[in-house]
Amino acid sequence: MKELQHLNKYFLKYKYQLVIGVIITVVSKLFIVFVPQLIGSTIDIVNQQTQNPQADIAVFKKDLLTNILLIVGTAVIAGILTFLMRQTIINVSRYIEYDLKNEVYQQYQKLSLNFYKKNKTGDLMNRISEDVGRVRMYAGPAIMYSINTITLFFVAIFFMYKQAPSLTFYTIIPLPILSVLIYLISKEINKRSTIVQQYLSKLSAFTQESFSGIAVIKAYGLESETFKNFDELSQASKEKQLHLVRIQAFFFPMMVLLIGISNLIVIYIGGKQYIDGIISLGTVSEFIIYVNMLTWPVATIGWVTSIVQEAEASQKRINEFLKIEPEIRNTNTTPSDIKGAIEFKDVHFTYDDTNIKALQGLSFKVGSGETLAIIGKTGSGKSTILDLISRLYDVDSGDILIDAKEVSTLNLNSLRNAIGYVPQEAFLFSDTIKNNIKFGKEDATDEEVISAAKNAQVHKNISQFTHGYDTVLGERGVTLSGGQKQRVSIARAIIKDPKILLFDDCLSAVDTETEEKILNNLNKVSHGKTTIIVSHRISSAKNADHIIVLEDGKVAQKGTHNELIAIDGYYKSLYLKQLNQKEM
Ligand SMILES: Nc1ncnc2c1ncn2[C@@H]1O[C@H](COP(=O)(O)OP(=O)(O)OP(=O)(O)O)[C@@H](O)[C@H]1O
Repeated sequence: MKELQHLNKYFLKYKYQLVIGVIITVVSKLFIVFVPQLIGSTIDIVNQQTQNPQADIAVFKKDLLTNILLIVGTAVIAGILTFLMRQTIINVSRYIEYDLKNEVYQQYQKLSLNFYKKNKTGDLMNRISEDVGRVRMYAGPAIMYSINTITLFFVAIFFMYKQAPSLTFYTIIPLPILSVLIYLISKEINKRSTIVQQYLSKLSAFTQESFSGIAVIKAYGLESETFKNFDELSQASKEKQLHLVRIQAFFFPMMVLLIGISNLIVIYIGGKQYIDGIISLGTVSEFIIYVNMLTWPVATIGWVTSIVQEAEASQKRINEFLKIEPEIRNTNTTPSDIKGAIEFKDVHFTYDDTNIKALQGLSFKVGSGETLAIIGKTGSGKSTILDLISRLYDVDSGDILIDAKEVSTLNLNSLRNAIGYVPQEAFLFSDTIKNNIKFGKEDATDEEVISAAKNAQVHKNISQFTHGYDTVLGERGVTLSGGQKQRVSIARAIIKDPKILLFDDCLSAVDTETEEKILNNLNKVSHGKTTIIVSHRISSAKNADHIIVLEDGKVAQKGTHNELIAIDGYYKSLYLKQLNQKEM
């Protein structure tokens, strides 16, 4: 139960609803146990009347009617209270589920990119949905059924004992056996359903990936191969399901058997005691009802125990993630005013997981409002530079200064708000084009959206769609071409109107003519903003105030376009190569 203590803060938050829920549960059980007593006394009234037919029929009818009305009234009140019990305790469990999901989600958002590299998306999803769901079973049903059982058990046993002590003793003998058996079955059910869940996860991950890569599957004619793999997985999943169903099928027969045995004991011993004149016929009937009434709550002890064990295991998995300290932390709570001058001083950076030294003593400087272009072979560390400016990672050694201040001392929100970042692979959400652009500025007007799209040279394309800016993009933005996606992504960064614009090779999928138009527009919109353009094309770099050529995480060449084409080196050779391609 150590892990589940994490939920105590939520129980405290909803203490009033919980206390009311507990009171309602107790009162509803008090009403419920009255019903068998009333039925018992009704049977006794009928029994007396049949044994003594001369008795006043009017009195008999009156007593009978009173009892019937009391039974109906008590059952109605107990029903209403049971409804309220669920409305309080189960509602609290839903509130806790909601709070816990939010807590986990917020923690996920705080965690750095490294965390996401180390953990699979499926696992992250499972902890926020499946595991939180299991914990809810503890916060709601487990607590409700426990209170239910304890109250019912004590109140019923109290009344039973008052009526017939020895019969009570014999009647409850099978109940602990029932509870232990249910516990064992529930544990096995949980074990098997976890395996079923794992197979379902595998199956959905496989299906999702197949449909995401459907173009590749079709192009390579791999449909039958893929189906074979799906079929094997599906077959295994079916077998696990059947294995689960087999044990589930034991559950109810087991209960029916034990209820039957308890009933037999009541009828046999109760019958004997009736014949001996120790108890009345009404008491025997009353006991039969009590036994049936107690069976389910007692069975739930076993069920609840396994729910609590499951919840403990799930909360442990949730706590593992909640306890992780984000690697990138905001060290400054006061907002920072960012102008945009950037300087790297002897920066070294290694990716933990691959141990690749992406930057090895990198130094460069770009003033506020200036443009820097970064050119370099693939894998030379260009994207890493942009990630470090946004503080998606922290450096191993050296300094990154923004406006002459160490980047780690700046307010993280201010820093990221001051940056408009266009990644190498444009990511668009399954939403309208308009909302995808507005992601950069939530309160942007339609005019601002259109203007950003015009500057990114994508307005014309969008206007041609039947629904224009309201076109809903599929998962991964499948309805747009690569170049269109890149341009929507550029519009998203432009609309933000940030102090720093970072473009990571984001014009690679557009033709050179469109590239030129976009660059001209960017020239206008990036006025006064520090702009860093990572590219493989000289055409994107040539107008920049500064150009650096990166090689193995270090600056190999730096200067302006004219300076760099005047000297031999990577830049000049790339320039000549691309010039030739253009002429061809
Ligand atoms: N997330 C990561 N985890 C581990 N290693 C990485 C990661 N990202 C990049 N690397 C490695 O770091 C080195 C620099 O990568 P980076 O993406 O900065 O290069 P790049 O110059 O932007 O390349 P490209 O032009 O292909 O985009 C590469 O060797 C790459 O394999």
